[in-house]
Amino acid sequence: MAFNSESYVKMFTDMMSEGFIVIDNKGSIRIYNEKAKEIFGITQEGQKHHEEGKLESGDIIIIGDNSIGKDDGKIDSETLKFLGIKDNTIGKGDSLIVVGVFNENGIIEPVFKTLKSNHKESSLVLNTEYLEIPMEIKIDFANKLISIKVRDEEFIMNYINAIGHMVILDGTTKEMKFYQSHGYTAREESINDLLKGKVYRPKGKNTETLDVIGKNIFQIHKSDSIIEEFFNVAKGEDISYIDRFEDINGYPTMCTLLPVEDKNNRIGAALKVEDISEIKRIIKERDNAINKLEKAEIQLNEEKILNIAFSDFRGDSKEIETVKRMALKASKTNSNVLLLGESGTGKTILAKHIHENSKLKSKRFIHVNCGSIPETLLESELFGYEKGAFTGALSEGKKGFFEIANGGTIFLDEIGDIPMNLQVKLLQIIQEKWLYRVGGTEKIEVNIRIIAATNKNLEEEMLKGNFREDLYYRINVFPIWIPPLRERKEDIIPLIDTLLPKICREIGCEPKRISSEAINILVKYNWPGNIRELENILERAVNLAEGNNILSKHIKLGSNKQENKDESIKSLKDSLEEYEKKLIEEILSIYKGNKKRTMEALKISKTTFYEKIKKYNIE
Ligand SMILES: Nc1ncnc2c1ncn2[C@@H]1O[C@H](COP(=O)(O)OP(=O)(O)OP(=O)(O)O)[C@@H](O)[C@H]1O
Repeated sequence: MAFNSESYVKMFTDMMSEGFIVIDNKGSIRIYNEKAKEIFGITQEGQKHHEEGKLESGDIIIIGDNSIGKDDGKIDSETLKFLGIKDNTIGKGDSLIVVGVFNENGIIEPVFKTLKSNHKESSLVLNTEYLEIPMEIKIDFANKLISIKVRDEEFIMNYINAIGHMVILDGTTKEMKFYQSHGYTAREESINDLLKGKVYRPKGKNTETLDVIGKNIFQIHKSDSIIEEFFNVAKGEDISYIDRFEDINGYPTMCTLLPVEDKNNRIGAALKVEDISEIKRIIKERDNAINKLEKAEIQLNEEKILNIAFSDFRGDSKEIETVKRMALKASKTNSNVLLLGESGTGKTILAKHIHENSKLKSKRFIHVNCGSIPETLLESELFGYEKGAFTGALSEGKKGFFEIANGGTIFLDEIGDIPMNLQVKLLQIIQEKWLYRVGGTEKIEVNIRIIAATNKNLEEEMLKGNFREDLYYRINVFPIWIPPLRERKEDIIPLIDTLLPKICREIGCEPKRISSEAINILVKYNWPGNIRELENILERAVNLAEGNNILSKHIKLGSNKQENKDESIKSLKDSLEEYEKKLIEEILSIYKGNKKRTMEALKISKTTFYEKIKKYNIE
């Protein structure tokens, strides 16, 4: 075998893993290796034989198409009428399996199955005995193949993106008269063309299409842009490219086109085609893996950030994770935040965390419990007052909480308890960003972030006329709902883990352990007072337990509601007393210790005055 002999060239080019075609300047094929035949779909080996022919009325047509209109010569509902399908809802991209008789005008009804383009099925199968011929047609979306089985003979086509596969049985003999094989025939003899009368070529081992050497390239290929360009280069045009992406016959490929020259004369062109579907698949898999990894990393980082940012806001439940995510988002904006949830669910601690994670963290965080300040004092406490604004007012006036918190965050706890007249003033501050002190005429600018909280249903309060609608919408920009503890019982154990050592530290006792029976009791309880109640019950248990172990007998449930009530009454009383003491001290200092003038200003009797001086230990 001489080195330049045709068989030698064929042997070596067939060993190449890329498709390789060389044509001369007349377009005559000089080299066409096996891989090129595979990519361009003209491999004929092992094929069943059929003669040249065309569709005749009465022929039985079997079609499997995974994406109507895409790679079947653009069939549509009009062409499907040749088979008696009158269903106009079958659209582009849908999958279809049909068995019907050609041009029978619906005398013999077709059988068919369809799936919409956005389906999620892994296969579509039609099993039928059509005109007494057993057949099974299957579109296997998962493995990307379409098989048409007629009696015991199976015709399989693989696809990459889409393909229409067709088998035709002779109407008289009921034997196969045409089938499509890989890409090439499917494209050159598309379903649409054949339904419209195009003649198909013979197929099988001994047919001419296998032997392509010496044939004109346009005899073998339809004239598309790649082949035309290929021929133009062979003729002398100055084009060449390396590794250009082309979709050939459904294969993603990288093509290289080079001129072939002999002593500066163009004698032909060479086209190298590399099938990169495997590479693409690997790249896709790699990208997917990287994507998943990145997502996992982002999630991990987010979790880390959340756990650091809200380290003492405990809870492992999905609900608490959502609360933390929302709170982190809220801390990165300037919007007003509304914390919703039953008493003791952690609104105050969450408000602090939002402030501490915001850019205002170095500024003030002022917590105002609107429900515990007497209504008569609330206005001056919130907005401050000017000198002489009312009897007993400080001579130099006083800043309110809004002014004190200016530049930082004000946390308006129990906002549902603010009386209507103050709601107007609050609304005005939110909208205009300035306020008048009580008795003042000077506009004081306030730039403040408002976090509000309530355990009331503000919408209900709005309907009852207790809460202004405009204010509601202003503060409800970023609502965060903290679910009650009974709805997230998986948080009980992590909360115990955090609260128990904290309580022991605060009380100043040795760290205590808690028995599993005691934990069981706590987990079963339904926590009307939420985490505050859990804290109270644990504190009581720590006090009751003499040793280092908290046992079930130390857990006293249920009495908490009353306790909470007592506590809140006490705290209201406490705060009133605290305020009374502060007021007497302030007025005394205004009148430079003059008791008589202080009594007059406060409109209290001498006896009451001295009682209070004694009670509050005022110097
Ligand atoms: N997720 C949590 N992790 C740790 N401690 C919590 C958590 N939630 C609440 N607590 C603790 O429970 C107690 C009650 O919480 P907090 O005062 O924030 O509740 P609240 O919703 O503001 O109650 P209220 O509506 O009665 O003012 C506090 O001591 C708080 O530290």
